Amino acid sequence: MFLGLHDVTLRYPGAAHPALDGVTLALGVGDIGVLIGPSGCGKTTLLRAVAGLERIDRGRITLQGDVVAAPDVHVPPEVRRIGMVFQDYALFPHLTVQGNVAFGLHGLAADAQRHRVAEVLALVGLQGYEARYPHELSGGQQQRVALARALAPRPRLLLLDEPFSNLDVDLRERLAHELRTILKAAGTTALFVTHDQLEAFAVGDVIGVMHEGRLHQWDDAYALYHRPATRFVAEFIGHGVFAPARIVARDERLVVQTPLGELEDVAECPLPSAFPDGLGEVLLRADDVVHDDASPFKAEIVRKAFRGAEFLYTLRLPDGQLLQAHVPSHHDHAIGEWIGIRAAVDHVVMFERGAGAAAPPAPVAPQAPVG
Ligand SMILES: Nc1ncnc2c1ncn2[C@@H]1O[C@H](COP(=O)(O)OP(=O)(O)OP(=O)(O)O)[C@@H](O)[C@H]1O
Repeated sequence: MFLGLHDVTLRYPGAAHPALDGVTLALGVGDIGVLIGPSGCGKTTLLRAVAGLERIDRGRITLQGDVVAAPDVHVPPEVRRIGMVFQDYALFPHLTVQGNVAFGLHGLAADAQRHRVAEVLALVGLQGYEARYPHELSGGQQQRVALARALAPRPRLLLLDEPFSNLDVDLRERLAHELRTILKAAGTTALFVTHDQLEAFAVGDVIGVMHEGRLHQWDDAYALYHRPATRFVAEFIGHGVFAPARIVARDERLVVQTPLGELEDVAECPLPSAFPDGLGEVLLRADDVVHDDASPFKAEIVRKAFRGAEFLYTLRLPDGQLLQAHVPSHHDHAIGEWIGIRAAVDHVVMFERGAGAAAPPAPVAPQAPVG
């Protein structure tokens, strides 16, 4: 483990709730961790605590096995050797790219500085830009200079706080992929904060979902999507809704009864005993609901959003239950129209009925008997 947080808790003076509440995570060497969550959930505070810009009230933070933060330990930021990139590029406007990138290389001789600057500029795809000033660069180029500047002194760990949020969507997505390539080429261990799921999936080896100061899950993208640990994670990652459901055992098989009929042969289905009377709420994601004219289940289109290759339809069943469905965009139906739909669920994700965002993790699956 390269970076470790154990039970890290931090409360700003006078605040009613802690900004970080018992956060535990581990990041391996060379890995990229991403923190996502709604505004105010504590992502920036977590980065600031790791950087040494905030003191923690409980728990500990370790870097390469050394405790750098605990209630009675506070290693100053400059000693931690951590690089940071923020959303405002914070380049020095009166310095050239060379001057900006060399800023943290004071200890090196002039020749060595020039060599290292050229090396990191090549890494971020800006070789030959040494003599330019920040105002002569695009936003994306400025942010790559900021990244080069942070990488130049070979930090032990790089922290990035929404570095692309001032850029337009297309550029953001491209830079997210580039960033991953650059960090992997440099072998840099990094912790990246974003509120954009696609960016998180594009950049991260491991992704943490935060809510109200708590880390709900620290896992890879596949697990977050298919095995969300809490209801909050299930709702936050991807589009979907919860619908009432009941798990029953029939002929030694597990069947999940839902408003879209019975789900059979589903992977990782909890046992009926996991819920009172087997009753719970099943997650039906937009990808799990398929448009099928032959299906006996009909739903009314109440909203639609064009997403290029597909529409995200919001649908209402006759009993009022709302669902969402991704439908290929050549199926252009009107609002108010009724269309046939069926469920195509691979993994059953179920929580207790009426459980709120703070609900505990779902029962551990799978226990389904082999049919
Ligand atoms: N210096 C501060 N003093 C007091 N409270 C603060 C301070 N900084 C942040 N907070 C509070 O701590 C909580 C976490 O804030 P933080 O900035 O870490 O959230 P965030 O997830 O990074 O949000 P965003 O995505 O909007 O940047 C919020 O309730 C915020 O209002």
